Amino acid sequence: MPSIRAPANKRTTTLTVAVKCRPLTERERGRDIVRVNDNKQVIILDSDISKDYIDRVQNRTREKIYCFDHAFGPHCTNLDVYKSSISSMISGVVQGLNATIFAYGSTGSGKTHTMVGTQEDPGLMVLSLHTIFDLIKKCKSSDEFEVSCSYLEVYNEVIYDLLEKSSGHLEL
Ligand SMILES: Nc1ncnc2c1ncn2[C@@H]1O[C@H](COP(=O)(O)OP(=O)(O)OP(=O)(O)O)[C@@H](O)[C@H]1O
Repeated sequence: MPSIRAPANKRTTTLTVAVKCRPLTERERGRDIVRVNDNKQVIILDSDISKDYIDRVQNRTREKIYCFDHAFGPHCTNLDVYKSSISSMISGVVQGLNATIFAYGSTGSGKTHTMVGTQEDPGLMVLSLHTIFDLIKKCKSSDEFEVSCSYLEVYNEVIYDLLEKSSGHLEL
């Protein structure tokens, strides 16, 4: 059985963390305190207008800066996210390597939008599947491919099958 290795021209890394800051909803207007800088930094602005006098006169801020492998602002599409942080791992998958992309965030943070997307802005699962099937179609070897999909949600440490909503929660 041939051994499977990462493609030689691919940068191998164990973990990449990307953050996507979705546009604010109507209800959130006025709490516009997130900025993305340089495609890598997320800046949470100091929203405290009632801060201590001494902080104000000394121009002290409680602004926080967080750095990630990739950071995407509200105008970025799912395709932008896909191109810069995911597409390179898909060719490895077609060669038999394992890869996991998972979305993490609180309720309403945009996980479904990012993974599934819409007709106009297809999500990462849709874009990945298109690439996988394109690569399989173009593959000139006699290899046979078997593609299977599952779509799971982990919520409060319970696993749900989102393709079979009536299935209740799954066991580990
Ligand atoms: N990049 C985006 N552009 C436009 N709207 C977005 C974007 N990301 C999220 N939204 C909108 O924000 C709302 C919440 O997003 P979504 O349903 O994807 O969150 P979620 O993290 O999957 O939530 P839950 O955990 O409750 O299922 C939706 O109305 C969605 O359309």
